[in-house]
Amino acid sequence: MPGAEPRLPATLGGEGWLGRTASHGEDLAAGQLWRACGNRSETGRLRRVALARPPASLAAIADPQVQLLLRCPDLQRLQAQFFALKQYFESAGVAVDVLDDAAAPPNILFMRDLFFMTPEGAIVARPASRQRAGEARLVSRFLADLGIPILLTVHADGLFEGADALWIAPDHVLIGIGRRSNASGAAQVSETLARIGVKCSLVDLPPGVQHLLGSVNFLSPGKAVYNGAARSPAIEAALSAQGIACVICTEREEIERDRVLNFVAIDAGHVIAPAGGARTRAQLQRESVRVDSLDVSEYLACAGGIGCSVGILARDPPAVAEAAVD
Ligand SMILES: NC(=[NH2+])NCCC[C@H](N)C(=O)O
Repeated sequence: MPGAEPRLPATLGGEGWLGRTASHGEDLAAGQLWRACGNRSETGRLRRVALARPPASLAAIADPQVQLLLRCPDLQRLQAQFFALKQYFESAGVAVDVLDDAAAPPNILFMRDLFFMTPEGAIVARPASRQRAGEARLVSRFLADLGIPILLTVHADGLFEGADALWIAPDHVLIGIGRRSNASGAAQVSETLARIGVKCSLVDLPPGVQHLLGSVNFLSPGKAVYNGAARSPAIEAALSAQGIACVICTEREEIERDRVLNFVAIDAGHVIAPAGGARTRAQLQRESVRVDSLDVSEYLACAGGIGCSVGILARDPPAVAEAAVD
């Protein structure tokens, strides 16, 4: 018909073009495009975690130092400990996804280091050691296969390991700068989090500390445990500025050898910790914390505890009322 507008194809915005209106966060919450995931707390009810099946590469280590291990683990015992950990979570009502790659390098065990879960998806680490460099690619594939969005892969000259980042409030992350995470990595993480309304504070880690998680861990939103052998005024100031009370633990052997503070909270006031460390465990119990424990001696041989081994995929946000209870 003369004068009639030619019909615009849908690809150019004509009829049939379906523009998106929901935000990424809304897509995630709807649970169709992506697997439900997300976190903004260290102690909100734990819902889903990632564990790595101990790979065969752990049986073929000549010199443990070369692989950043303290001693060579017994692979069979390590596998039994992995199954016990998996079973523990499942019986606590926490879903477990397993990264199962027989050819993965040994430290894949420490999933907490490999990504950091935000309310809108994961940030993939850029591990600081050459020994662990290849793990980022394996964890990216794992997360993608699960349907978990990856908001950022730390890149350029950035270094970042997930155990250097802790939620100190639902809109605030504390990042430890040291051997494992550098200023560029922390800046990249901060920029990504700023876009979703989360701020970051940076603190230098004291010497001798592997990750921020080795100095501090959380019992409830308002109460942290602090490794008294690695005190840092900057970290203490960051916590107290947030109104977080610190329980100082001073049993050095129990913290360093047994890694009893390297736990994961199942919920506020309930943690799963490496076995041993009786005095520290009693101290936590006096704070009204339920401390479950598991023998993870072969993980300890690899230089990490339960906190380091568990990648957090989903926690409930801390309940408003719960934030006041500590
Ligand atoms: N978040 C942790 N503390 N992870 C333990 C990592 C141990 C591992 N062998 C490494 O040196 O990288």
